[in-house]
Amino acid sequence: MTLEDIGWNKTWEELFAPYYKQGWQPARLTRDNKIAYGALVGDGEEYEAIMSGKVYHDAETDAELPAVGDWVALDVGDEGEEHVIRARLPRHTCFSRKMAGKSTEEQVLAANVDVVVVVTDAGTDFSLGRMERYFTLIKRSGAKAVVLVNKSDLYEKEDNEEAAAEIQELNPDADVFITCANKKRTLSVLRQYLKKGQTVTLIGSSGVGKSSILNQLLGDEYQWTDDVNELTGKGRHTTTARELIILPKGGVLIDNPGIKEVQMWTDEKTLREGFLDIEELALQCRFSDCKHGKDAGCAIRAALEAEQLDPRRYESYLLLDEEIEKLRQSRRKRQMTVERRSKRELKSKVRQYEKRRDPDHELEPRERRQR
Ligand SMILES: Nc1nc2c(ncn2[C@@H]2O[C@H](COP(=O)(O)OP(=O)(O)OP(=O)(O)O)[C@@H](O)[C@H]2O)c(=O)[nH]1
Ligand SMILES: [Zn+2]
Repeated sequence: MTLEDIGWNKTWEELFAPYYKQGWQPARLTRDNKIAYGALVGDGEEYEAIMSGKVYHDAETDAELPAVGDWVALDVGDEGEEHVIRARLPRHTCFSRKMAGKSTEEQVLAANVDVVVVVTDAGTDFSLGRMERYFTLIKRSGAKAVVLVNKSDLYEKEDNEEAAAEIQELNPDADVFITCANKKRTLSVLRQYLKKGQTVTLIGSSGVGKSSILNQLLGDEYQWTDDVNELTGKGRHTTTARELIILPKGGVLIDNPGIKEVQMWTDEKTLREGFLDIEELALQCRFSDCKHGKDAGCAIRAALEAEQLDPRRYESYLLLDEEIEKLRQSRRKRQMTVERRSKRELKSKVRQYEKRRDPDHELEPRERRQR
């Protein structure tokens, strides 16, 4: 592995000049465990690194702290010493979300991502509203937007094409493709983005086929599930799990829990924005902590009394937080189903593997003797 394989180029090289003089090395961050980071250097070595006090104090917001995908200046310590991140290079792109409620708080999901691939389908998952949100996030990040209308085998050709056309109309800058994760050749369109040094991330609803697509890209050998790998005992969410992965045929892929939640978060926002008028009304209440009950000067009560606000809509608004919690729970439930399924699949793989090693494995003792 070289630095170029993971995205290093002339621009970074020039930016790094002052740090070379200090004897520091360029490194790309592969994971962020808040206290420690994984830092990958040119010879393929991955160090456990900590932030210097300066980097920490110079960051005015959390978003300025080092994040997965960032290029940093790494001060590699001698044996028994800490490895320290001395500086973070400016970001080429920044895929982030603004925290719900606190609109000023930004959470960086991945830095220096070149391409964000959104996976959807022409059926149950199709939503231009959600797609628009994704496009907003991607545009703000500075990355290229690519959309896969997946599961093409499940829908009529015309439906897939219509879905793709509508998405294309929403964003003429995006590249839109129709794919089927089970037909590997339909995924070859992704090759143009998965070039040496290019960094890609995949987003989209649960169940839309992201893992299936990844598995195709990674080849059969790679274990890509949330499960604990029964062969190595290592899960993706253990502290050692890497969030930045070098693909076997070139390209870098970033995936982490934050990126996985982008879909849930955009759905929550969509739900909330359906009630913007009521939130605006609430801002006009006399007291900022108005409970909209008997409080004096309540704008919502006034609107209800003046029949300017439909009481049923107001009721749904009151249930919004509950709705959102339901959304979260159903996602968690789905996640568990998915995990159980992949665990089953993994178990059967392990069984097949054992059978191959020991063909008599599942035969009855009597049959074994006869062989
Ligand atoms: N028919 C069909 N099924 C697909 C296709 N892509 C994925 N699937 C199936 O859809 C189900 C969900 O796919 P996943 O790859 O686990 O979906 P995901 O987006 O990774 O879901 P999460 O891990 O929950 O985020 C699996 O049973 C896949 O086999 C496709 O193109 N066609
Ligand atoms: Zn009120």
